[in-house]
Amino acid sequence: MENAGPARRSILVVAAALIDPEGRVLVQQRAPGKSLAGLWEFPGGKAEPGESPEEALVRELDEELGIAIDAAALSPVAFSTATDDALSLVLLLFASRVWRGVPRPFDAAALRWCAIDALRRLPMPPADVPLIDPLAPWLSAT
Ligand SMILES: Nc1nc2c([nH]c(=O)n2[C@@H]2O[C@H](COP(=O)(O)OP(=O)(O)OP(=O)(O)O)[C@@H](O)[C@H]2O)c(=O)[nH]1
Repeated sequence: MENAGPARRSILVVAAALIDPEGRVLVQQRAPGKSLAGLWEFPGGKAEPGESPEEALVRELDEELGIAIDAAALSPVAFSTATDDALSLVLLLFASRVWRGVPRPFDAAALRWCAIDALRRLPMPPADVPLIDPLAPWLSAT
């Protein structure tokens, strides 16, 4: 059947809100030379064909931060979308308070733990902005 839709690429992106006992969330700064360089984002990346969203996020967190996390520890928080002429992006945000290892910036320019007020002031990619309000109730100390 003919594809009558626009000539866009569709990507599924999965990202993690890792939350520490003080109710802060980990964000990473996109490295120079990348698209959206300098903006702060949640660790994660594109799901590969055939991967479940949770499998993709477990892989990305290992690659980007060197931490181990169980797929079962990932709770859905919210999704967002961003569309332009070239790309239709769907971003799924999961939260977790449990992982093994200490996050290190293997892929990012910097890592930062942020309380909700600091998170709201950070420059983030457009797709991340609608995720902040749904994430806010998760960011209270336990
Ligand atoms: N990991 C992550 N990616 C995000 C977020 N928000 C957002 O728009 N994205 C976009 O989702 C895509 C994730 O791709 P990726 O992590 O596998 O690849 P990448 O950084 O090398 O991106 P690039 O291919 O645009 O250079 C990027 O286009 C990135 O800009 C976010 O909070 N976390």
